[in-house]
Amino acid sequence: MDNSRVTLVDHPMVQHKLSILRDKATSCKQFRELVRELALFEGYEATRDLPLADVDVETPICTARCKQVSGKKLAVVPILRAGLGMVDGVLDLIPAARVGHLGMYRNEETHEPVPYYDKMPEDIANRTVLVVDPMLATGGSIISAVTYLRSRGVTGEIKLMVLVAAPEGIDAVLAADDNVHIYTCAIDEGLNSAAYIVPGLGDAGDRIFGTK
Ligand SMILES: O=P(O)(O)OC[C@H]1O[C@H](OP(=O)(O)OP(=O)(O)O)[C@H](O)[C@@H]1O
Ligand SMILES: O=c1cc[nH]c(=O)[nH]1
Ligand SMILES: [Mg+2]
Repeated sequence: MDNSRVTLVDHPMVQHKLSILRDKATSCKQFRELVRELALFEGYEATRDLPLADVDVETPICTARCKQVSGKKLAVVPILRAGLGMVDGVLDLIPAARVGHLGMYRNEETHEPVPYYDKMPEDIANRTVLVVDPMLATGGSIISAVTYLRSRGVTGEIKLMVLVAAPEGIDAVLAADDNVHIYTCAIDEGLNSAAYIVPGLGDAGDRIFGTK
């Protein structure tokens, strides 16, 4: 694993919230709230390297030389469905970001992603993109998302925000594209025979939307 392209968000509050997220007794309502909160905390790390520009601000006392985020505008791209649970947390941090949707689900037998929807901001090629999806298991869904974004003209680093990742999925994603950076709150042991993350937290989409 190329550690320079993976950031483990190991802040104590993040790890505490993640432990509640993993608990099978956690309610749908609380699970949804935690996914949103964790996305905000992780977004803080994922935006740490955004460029700043000097600006002069008139305070009630005098002119202050301040800094504001500059450079390319941002787009948040959730992988439906589960990625939707992270969007509002990232938008709490970056309210002006645009949102592009990518729908895909995993085929239960092959574990390959099946795309079913896409709708991007028209200027997606000119934006810094943050892909959000709570789970990085085999990596197939995120690789498909990155391939799609490249086909839409997105150049430069794509930031991939997940909450739980499997080592084999991380390796597959890093091998598929040499300009992505993965942010995750946990790197778990691996995958089971159904390609679910172990210990993981189960099916994130079902737990966010209460569909099982
Ligand atoms: O790394 P992978 O092996 O591709 O697995 C991860 C994908 O699987 C889940 O989606 P799912 O297919 O359950 O769809 P859903 O979000 O609609 O529940 C998850 O939200 C990721 O998108
Ligand atoms: O563990 C997993 C793997 C894929 N998708 C999930 O929601 N959970
Ligand atoms: Mg699911």
